[in-house]
Amino acid sequence: MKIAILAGDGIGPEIVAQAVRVLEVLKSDGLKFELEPGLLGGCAVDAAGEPFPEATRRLVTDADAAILGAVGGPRYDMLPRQLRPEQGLLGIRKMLGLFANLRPAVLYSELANASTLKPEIVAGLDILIVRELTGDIYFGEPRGIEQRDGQRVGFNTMIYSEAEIRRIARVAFQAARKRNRRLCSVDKMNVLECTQLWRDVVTETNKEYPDVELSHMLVDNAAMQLVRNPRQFDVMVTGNMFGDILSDEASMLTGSIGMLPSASLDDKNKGLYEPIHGSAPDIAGKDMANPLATILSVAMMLRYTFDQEAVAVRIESAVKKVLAQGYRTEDIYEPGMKKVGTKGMGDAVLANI
Ligand SMILES: NC(=O)c1ccc[n+]([C@@H]2O[C@H](COP(=O)([O-])OP(=O)(O)OC[C@H]3O[C@@H](n4cnc5c(N)ncnc54)[C@H](O)[C@@H]3O)[C@@H](O)[C@H]2O)c1
Ligand SMILES: CC(C)[C@H](C(=O)O)[C@@H](O)C(=O)O
Ligand SMILES: [Mg+2]
Repeated sequence: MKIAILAGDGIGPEIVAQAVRVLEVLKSDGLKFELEPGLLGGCAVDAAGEPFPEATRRLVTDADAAILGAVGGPRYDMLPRQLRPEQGLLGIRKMLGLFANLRPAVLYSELANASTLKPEIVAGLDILIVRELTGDIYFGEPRGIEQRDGQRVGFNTMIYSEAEIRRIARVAFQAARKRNRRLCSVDKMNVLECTQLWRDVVTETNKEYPDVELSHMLVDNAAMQLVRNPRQFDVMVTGNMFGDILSDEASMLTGSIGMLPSASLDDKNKGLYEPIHGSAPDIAGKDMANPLATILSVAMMLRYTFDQEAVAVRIESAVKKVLAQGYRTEDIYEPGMKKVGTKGMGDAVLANI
């Protein structure tokens, strides 16, 4: 087993360091894998002049899985678009065909008071957001900014083929089958043809999974329902852009965006595993970032790519124990708890694993 370690930018190296410590403990306990570091994002631009250099392309192609911290930062926002760190992340997703992005929003009961919502609204929360990751307006052509009639216009193309919709719908129906058998598909079919097709194809795919109860919701309503009554959802499936937005929103139900891991999978469960948050330039280098989303992403990697459910549960149990013991990074801190930094949280997880 080879795992590529892509620390990235901002808080990326700090949080990935804690995930690597967890992996090293598992290795000393007999799990067999090799870790190989690589450059992706702004650090790759600095070192190699491009966000997804050839050496990283080779590394992730050879590896069975990759762990990513985050990419990006204000320093790179003025670069030509193709040289920006985010293009590295989009490039790796596209090149490896990682079309299925699983983003579980689970509230650890110890954090019920850390959420900005009332504890009784979020208690018991366990939602899986299935986000399509290699299509939609993110990749659609034509796109650009150009002169028309004496002024600049900007344009992008929202596009999905039925094959793309069907394969992500199948992933979502299969996930729902392993949970509470309820799937809510989120679209904007009242305005956008692309998402009318989305709704039609998801409805057709339901025939293959008649045991799963399918509902549909418009994205604006879904954003509202997520904060009104989030526990109505079991699995949600949606396109690339809506999924990006709704998953950041859902993360706050769990206490912090620093709690949400993710798996980006191809059709053979090869995967890229990363927290859903970004490089958090405002707290980078301050030993303040919450590393739990990254550590929980390691658990997802063991579950989905390496089929090591017991080890995944071991990591998740360690996180639960650490929270029960009162350890909190700044983002989930409440008075009376033990405030720790990024490394201190890593220490606490290692002590409980
Ligand atoms: N997957 C990725 O690599 C990824 C994802 C999102 C954004 N980005 C990039 O990150 C940069 C910053 O974007 P942004 O500020 O919009 O979003 P962000 O997720 O980086 O940060 C948003 C807010 O959440 C906080 N936060 C994020 N992760 C945290 C953690 N682990 N612990 C504690 N607090 C945390 C930040 O401090 C900030 O206040 C941009 O360049 C963006 O393109 C990358
Ligand atoms: C950095 C950006 C390209 C990325 C996305 O929009 O997919 C991020 O926000 C995410 O959620 O992984
Ligand atoms: Mg995002």
